[in-house]
Amino acid sequence: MLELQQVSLEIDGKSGVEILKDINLKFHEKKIYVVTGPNGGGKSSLAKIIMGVYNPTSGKILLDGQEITELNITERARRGIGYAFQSPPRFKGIKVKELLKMAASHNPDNVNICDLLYDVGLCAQDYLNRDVDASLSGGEMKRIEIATVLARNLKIAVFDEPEAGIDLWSFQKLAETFKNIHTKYDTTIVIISHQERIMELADEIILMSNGTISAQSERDTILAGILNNDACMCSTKCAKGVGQNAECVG
Ligand SMILES: Nc1ncnc2c1ncn2[C@@H]1O[C@H](COP(=O)(O)OP(=O)(O)OP(=O)(O)O)[C@@H](O)[C@H]1O
Repeated sequence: MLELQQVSLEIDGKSGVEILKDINLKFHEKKIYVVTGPNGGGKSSLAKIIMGVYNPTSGKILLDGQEITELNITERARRGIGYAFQSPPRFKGIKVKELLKMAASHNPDNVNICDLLYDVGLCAQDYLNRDVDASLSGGEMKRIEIATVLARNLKIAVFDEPEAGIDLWSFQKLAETFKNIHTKYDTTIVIISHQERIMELADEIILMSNGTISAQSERDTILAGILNNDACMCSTKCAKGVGQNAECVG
């Protein structure tokens, strides 16, 4: 469905330094992918490349076989690629129901905003008329943002560290929410996360380090590698399995 072919990225101001190097990835319909790996490994940059925030320096991006490499964020959104922020934006003077109606505006007859709230674990009666402002907790805001992503009926939705800024209790609920939407919606979900609980939701886990894919496989294989102390997450193959870093050398 979405395919990255030999995608590389150099950022202005870091000219000559590739922050993504020769990435080859295929994302299939209705699957959950979790992208994980050490800080600075390139996960958010990969998300931004998929979204169209950045265009690759070289390589190709295909959606359903059509090249979208040069399309910007708005054009990709029109084709069904969407993004949820690390810290969701809050809007002054807008109610939850208005935000969801706006998100569903291209498809108003097929989206029931009460069902959407239910799907993300919020009671419509309690939340439809709440203001989208600081009165909502981090966990509530995150759920409402996920509801807006669902309302858009996307082909592929990218969530960058959805666990950021929410407490443990809300986090458990958030993981359940992803599980529920995976069974009910066809949207392919790409989640950037460091959390084992989120990785457990994945069909496939993608490990990134030093701007490359150091491993990609079905969940249990990769999780076993990550949870094994001997495994590391760097790009160069070594005797310890997944890769090699400073601690592995020697
Ligand atoms: N706009 C930019 N300008 C310069 N360097 C950048 C830019 N965006 C990312 N980088 C660099 O690219 C590398 C990868 O960053 P990225 O944010 O993709 O990593 P990450 O894996 O998401 O990290 P984290 O887990 O800390 O969020 C880092 O070294 C970062 O400093």
